[in-house]
Amino acid sequence: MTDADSILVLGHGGLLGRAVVQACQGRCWVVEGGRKAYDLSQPASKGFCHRFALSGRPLENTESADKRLLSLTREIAEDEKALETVHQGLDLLRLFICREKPAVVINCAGYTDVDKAETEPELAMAVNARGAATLAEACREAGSHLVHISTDYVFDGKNKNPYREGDETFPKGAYGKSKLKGEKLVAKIMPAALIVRSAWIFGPGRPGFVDNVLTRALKGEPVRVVTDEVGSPTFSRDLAETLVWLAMKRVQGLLHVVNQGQASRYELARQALRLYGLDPDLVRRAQKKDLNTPAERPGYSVLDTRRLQRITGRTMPSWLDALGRYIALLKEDAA
Ligand SMILES: NC(=O)C1=CN([C@@H]2O[C@H](COP(=O)(O)OP(=O)(O)OC[C@H]3O[C@@H](n4cnc5c(N)ncnc54)[C@H](OP(=O)(O)O)[C@@H]3O)[C@@H](O)[C@H]2O)C=CC1
Ligand SMILES: Cc1cn([C@H]2C[C@H](O)[C@@H](COP(=O)(O)OP(=O)(O)O[C@H]3O[C@@H](C)C(=O)[C@@H](O)[C@H]3O)O2)c(=O)[nH]c1=O
Repeated sequence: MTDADSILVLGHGGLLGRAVVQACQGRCWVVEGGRKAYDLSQPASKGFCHRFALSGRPLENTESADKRLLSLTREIAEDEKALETVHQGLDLLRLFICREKPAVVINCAGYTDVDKAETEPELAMAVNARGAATLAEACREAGSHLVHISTDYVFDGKNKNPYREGDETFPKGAYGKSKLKGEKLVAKIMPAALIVRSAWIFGPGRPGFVDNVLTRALKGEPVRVVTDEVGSPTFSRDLAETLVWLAMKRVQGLLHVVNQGQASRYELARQALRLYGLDPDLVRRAQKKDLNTPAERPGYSVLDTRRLQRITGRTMPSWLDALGRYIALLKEDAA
């Protein structure tokens, strides 16, 4: 690994993070403790990086990032004042970034429980907004390029056509509000950062919408699914590959990255069952008002990807093609 392409992936235990690690093909670093090693919800102390940032050392392939974090802890343990704050976790992450100066940090860590965020909006805000801001500060100080992930839920869903990057945002729920605040803070602190909005991610790892629907259908149970939410289903692996490409090119600004096409949740569920070889009619039509979920989601949040196409010169595969590849993986694992 050369310094020019060293990538630190945060949130590597999550749905997207694990796909990004895979897409990096051994070129990245992860902090193995994950949330235990750095908690984005914790406040960070001011000026910490400045006090402790040492001259940059080259990244050493053989050492895992958490070992390096441990040795940093020991080093700063001699400073009592530092010790008081270092347990907050986030300071240590900042220090790690300031010292190791990864070429790129891809932030896949975030608070993602859309319904629960309605009852703990402060925590969602702490992680998705303040935590992201602290990370941006560290990247700015270290000279690392930052790729930060945001969401289609920053929109209210009133559009009739796919949302472009510059369209007005108006999140409906606490999760979307926290993500929008994160976008704004990151862009202000580090205008050269890349903020990628994606949507409706499915893939191996944490069970999401597609997996939950399949689990029910595999038991032969009918599943009620909403027809009045239309969006851009996206395979974590396709997204991750594009993220790594964009990171290597140091693309900046705000960018929508999703698989091509659009679908309702209902259509997505039916196609998942069909591709799995199950009866799509197990999926029954429902409406948002029938489900009455704690969080209100946008009714229409399809993302326009023309800017992405211009930058990469490529088109993302369609969501149906992507879903087919994911279901093939699931079937392979089940066999
Ligand atoms: N899933 C989706 O459909 C979409 C997601 N996004 C965004 O993409 C990013 C990744 O999402 P996804 O992979 O689905 O999320 P997951 O919930 O699968 O993973 C989130 C990751 O963040 C970590 N994390 C959570 N809280 C904290 C914290 N306080 N401090 C440090 N780390 C924390 C988790 O750690 P642990 O493993 O310990 O839980 C996990 O590794 C998020 O920013 C999300 O908002 C955007 C659009 C769509
Ligand atoms: C599981 C299920 C959900 N639904 C509905 C509920 C809800 O309105 C919608 C989506 O539900 P979920 O809770 O599975 O998905 P949700 O957590 O809302 O997914 C979102 O996650 C965050 C992180 C994002 O950033 C978004 O892009 C989006 O992917 O589908 C059904 O109608 N039937 C079902 O069986």
